[in-house]
Amino acid sequence: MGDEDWEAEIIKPHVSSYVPVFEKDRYSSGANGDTFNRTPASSSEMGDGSSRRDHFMRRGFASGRSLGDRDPGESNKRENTSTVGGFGVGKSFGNRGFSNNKFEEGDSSGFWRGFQDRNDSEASGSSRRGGRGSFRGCRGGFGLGSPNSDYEQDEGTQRSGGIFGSRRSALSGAGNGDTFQSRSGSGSGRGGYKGLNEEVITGSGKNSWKSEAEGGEGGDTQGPKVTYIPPPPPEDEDSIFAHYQTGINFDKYDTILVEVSGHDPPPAILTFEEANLCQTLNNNIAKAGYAKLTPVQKYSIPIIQGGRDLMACAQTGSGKTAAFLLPILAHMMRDGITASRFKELQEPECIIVAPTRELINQIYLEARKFSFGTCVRAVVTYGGTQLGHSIRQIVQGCNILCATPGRLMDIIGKEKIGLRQVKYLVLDEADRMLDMGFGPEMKKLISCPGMPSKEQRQTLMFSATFPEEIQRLAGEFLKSNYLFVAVGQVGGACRDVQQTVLQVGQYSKREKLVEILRNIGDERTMVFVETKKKADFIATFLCQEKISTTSIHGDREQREREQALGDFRCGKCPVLVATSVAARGLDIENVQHVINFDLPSTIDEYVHRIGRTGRCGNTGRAISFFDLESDSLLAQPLVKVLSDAQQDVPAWLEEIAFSTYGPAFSGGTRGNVFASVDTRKGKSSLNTAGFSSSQAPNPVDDESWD
Ligand SMILES: Nc1ncnc2c1ncn2[C@@H]1O[C@H](COP(=O)(O)OP(=O)(O)OP(=O)(O)O)[C@@H](O)[C@H]1O
Repeated sequence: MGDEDWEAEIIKPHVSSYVPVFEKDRYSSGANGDTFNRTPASSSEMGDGSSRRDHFMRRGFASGRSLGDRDPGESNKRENTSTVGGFGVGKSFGNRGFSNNKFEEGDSSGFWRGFQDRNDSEASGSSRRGGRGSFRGCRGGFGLGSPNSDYEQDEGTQRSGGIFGSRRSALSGAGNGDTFQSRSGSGSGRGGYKGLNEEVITGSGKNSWKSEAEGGEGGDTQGPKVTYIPPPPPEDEDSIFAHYQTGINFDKYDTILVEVSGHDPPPAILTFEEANLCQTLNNNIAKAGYAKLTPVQKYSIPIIQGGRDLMACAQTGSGKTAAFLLPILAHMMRDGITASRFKELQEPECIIVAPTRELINQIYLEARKFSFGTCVRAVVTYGGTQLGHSIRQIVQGCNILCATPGRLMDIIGKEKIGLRQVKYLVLDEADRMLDMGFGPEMKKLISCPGMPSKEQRQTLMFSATFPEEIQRLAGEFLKSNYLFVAVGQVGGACRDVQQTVLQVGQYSKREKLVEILRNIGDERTMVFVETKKKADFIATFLCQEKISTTSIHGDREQREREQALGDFRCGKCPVLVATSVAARGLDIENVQHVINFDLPSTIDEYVHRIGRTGRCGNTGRAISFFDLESDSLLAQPLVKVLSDAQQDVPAWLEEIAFSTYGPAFSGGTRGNVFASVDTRKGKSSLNTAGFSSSQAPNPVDDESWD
């Protein structure tokens, strides 16, 4: 039974699974789920010492060398991007996972059934709990502002016609409610898309645009009204500028090779002063704790300031967000913007899109931080929250709109946002934004009435991974003379993450997970699994094992997702079980460990997942369970990623990689493609700042989407 079938099992599609916080002391320790007592945890309940586990003893599970053993000159050994060669190409493979897991079925079905029953019967109880902050955790209360009935009338049932009046039915067959997404799905068209996990759409296969990660916020059919209003972020300066410290490897960023390709790139800058930003921005940068530019910032800031389009690829956690926000804000300050004022139709100068709600909220908070004390007003809107609330925020003034794609199109359709003034269009996690899940929606966005043509706007794309075929698609969005910045190897893993791959069969995974988590102690750990149901299941299981755990995935209500993230951020629940909805972009302080309980089916996804640790020069560890039965097609790209990041490669993994016949040797398949450099071959030009190296990329055949 594949993932599709698991989706179909969900009985009440619009009701979130109800597993907000797994508090180990609040359940009875019976062998199955019938005795499981789900108790929404409050801060005080979770704040006792009960979550303490044995301290991490650094033994056993990590076969790789310790971070301290790393060769200090390793960055000098970096191979040129052109050496990617025949690796990094694997086949997408579906039908893995939980449902095929005899072990899980045999040993846990009673547990699971009991657990599921409770989900179904108690799901509505979630609305009784208070909302929590999504960022920097630990704040209580939500809600604000009286509802504006004008806006709310439009929600939930009948979408406004507007310019997109008929788009839903055309795109997805059955429409989708503003607040409802059928999760029963048709089962069609999902298999080949696996690995992008829950952000993939139900319903209409590859042509469907709708994201489960987005929660199905846009659409025309009936569904329960979304009433969730996220708590406003704290307004005090300390909170706005709260940040964590750069790590011991921050300075090593300077040794990473950077390649800039495209015609006539401006030279990189070496310091913030060289960027000539206004005083307010400089103050904000200092208050944010930024003393030194990261490589992607050194290159991207002058390129954006020079008015060029940009596709930038740099490792996870290396400061891509500021790389686009700072020059955009600098331009806005220089050119002058329309000061925020109430208007029914707002015309932002900048639109930023990102694939998940939590990520776009994080970007918004960064935008708010850097624009602090200026007249630039940033607003965020994302699915799973009350549309009327978003609109009320927007109409008060909006220079920078941060949005998830579905919600953005809804707001445009409601004619609350006009596009005529758009000067900057930013696609964060751009490869994800352009793939089959979001690509159609992005195309609609750029062909919306009023949207300036690509010649008239500046389009900026950022990601840590950029498969070649996505680069080619991106051409439609970018001016032909766009610049491509590759910091290190495109799609390469962050070297500050010590990667360990363990051979663990399905039947042993849970035991191994518990062993590792007990050794880790209270250090913050993200555990990635492949399906939403499995996320709930594993989180519940860990709770039974007295390990304080919460979970985040696309079947949870937004309130629950934000609460889970808040509890994880503030350390109340040091373990977060997540699907790939949390794989990209999330910047959470002190995540020391990532565990791939299930490996993803694409290597890019792996790179993003492990990038939740080892950020901003800090070190981290990633442990992946490699199941011979289901993961062998990932062996080749995994060996490539490990060796490029100068990690130990287990001999057994190498053996599998070389014995597995895979598309690595036949041109590649979507998903595991490892882009080497700018796909516009032969146009490479070295930048002048002394960091670069260049080599003509190997030609790679065009691939079709199918
Ligand atoms: N120049 C800098 N000095 C100090 N800290 C920085 C600097 N640039 C960024 N940071 C911090 O580094 C962290 C990671 O930055 P960011 O989230 O932008 O990374 P990213 O490259 O977008 O990662 P991902 O690929 O995972 O999305 C953030 O906490 C950010 O505030």
